[in-house]
Amino acid sequence: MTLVLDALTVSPRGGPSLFPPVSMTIAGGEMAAVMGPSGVGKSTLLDAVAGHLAHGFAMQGRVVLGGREVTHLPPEARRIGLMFQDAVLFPHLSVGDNLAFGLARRVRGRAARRAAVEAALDQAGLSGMAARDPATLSGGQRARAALMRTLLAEPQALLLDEPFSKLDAELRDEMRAFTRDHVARLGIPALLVTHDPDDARIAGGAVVTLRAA
Ligand SMILES: Nc1ncnc2c1ncn2[C@@H]1O[C@H](COP(=O)(O)OP(=O)(O)OP(=O)(O)O)[C@@H](O)[C@H]1O
Repeated sequence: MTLVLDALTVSPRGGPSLFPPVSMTIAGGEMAAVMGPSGVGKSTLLDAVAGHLAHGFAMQGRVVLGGREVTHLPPEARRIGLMFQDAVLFPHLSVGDNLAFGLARRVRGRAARRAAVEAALDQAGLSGMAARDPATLSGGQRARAALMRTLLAEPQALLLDEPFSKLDAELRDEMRAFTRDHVARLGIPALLVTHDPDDARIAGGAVVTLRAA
């Protein structure tokens, strides 16, 4: 599964492009990074890839995922997972129900759904914590649970918008490795927006720096 951005740029309707067109190919299992100054349009680029572009923005270029052009498909038909800086678990749901919320519709039946959630909890080092209230988890446990919720939807690509920036240094290292390992295990392309050169370096893939057009 490869993600291709082909001459992609965004512009406020009627205005000039925010940044020069970006072209990049991200292979399955690879984690690429987008850097650039604040306000240049990094988050907006991810929105365009996911199909969530805010009203008032237009996109130029193409997005191709696994050989299929998805440029004009609605977000739900693209099967692209998103994780943000403040990805939080729903406070009124148990940890297990939070993960089940992300679960792909394909997984049918109570037993199958419960088994999928248990497997994800195991992978996140959260075995036996399904019934816990999210507020009782540590920051690292919450971050891992939030990533697993996104991955349980079986996305074909993963977009991450500064997912590590609010974590302290030790947790940040742990989440970088955790995220990179899962991207490699699933063989999906990932694109990470970050201000932190260490994130980009540790991601290990191509690094694109946006500059204002
Ligand atoms: N919903 C919106 N409506 C109008 N303008 C917006 C909207 N969202 C973002 N913008 C503007 O689009 C430009 C790009 O914003 P964006 O958030 O993509 O930048 P960024 O590079 O991710 O910034 P940062 O690093 O600070 O998060 C900015 O000038 C911003 O003010």
